[in-house]
Amino acid sequence: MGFAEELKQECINNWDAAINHPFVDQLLGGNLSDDNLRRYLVQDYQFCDAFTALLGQAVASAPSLSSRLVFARVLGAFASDENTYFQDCFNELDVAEADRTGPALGTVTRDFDSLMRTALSTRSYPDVLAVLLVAEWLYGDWAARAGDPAIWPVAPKHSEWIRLHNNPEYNAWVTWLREEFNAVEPVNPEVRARVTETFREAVRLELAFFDAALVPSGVPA
Ligand SMILES: Cc1ncc(CO)c(N)n1
Repeated sequence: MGFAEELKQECINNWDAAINHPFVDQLLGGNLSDDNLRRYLVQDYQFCDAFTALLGQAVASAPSLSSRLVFARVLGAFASDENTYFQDCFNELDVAEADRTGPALGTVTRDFDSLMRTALSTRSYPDVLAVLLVAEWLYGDWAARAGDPAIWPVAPKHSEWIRLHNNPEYNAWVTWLREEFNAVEPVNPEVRARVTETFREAVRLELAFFDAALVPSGVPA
């Protein structure tokens, strides 16, 4: 078992709770309410800010041109495809300008943001990879539950969010991230403990992020 799989197994309860969350069930079933989708997307767009910065740090911290190029390509897709999805949904769901650019942040959004910015400030490749890997791998795992595209929900606000995390390029990116992470498994006990804790905390926050999307009081008025 590689380092990535080992860390996943250490927090398999939170991992499985996240990928089988009622939020995901409703999204896959096409019966997620617009209020819940809106609440989630408004917070997730703020998540995307630090996440994009983290991808930029990965470009900078990667040990080789070939690795930098992978992150650079993902950054490009994130800035186009993924951003377009958010803009389309914000328009369809009538999200006010202030909620697109500077909404009140939920507790979990703030905690995730600070976890990402802490990893960012280390500039250490394994630390940066730990957060990216959890975010992308866990999203790939819930999206894989969608199965055959023929049975996906019909509304693009639901199906596009699945497609963005369930397509051959995305799956290849997650596999690559996992191998990249395994290749820099820290031998230094302090770094190893820090990376392990970052991974674990990211999984906990992924679960809490879905919880917050279904609980209105998770976001301050
Ligand atoms: C909270 C969260 N985790 C992971 C992803 C996928 O990058 C996302 N968009 N939002």
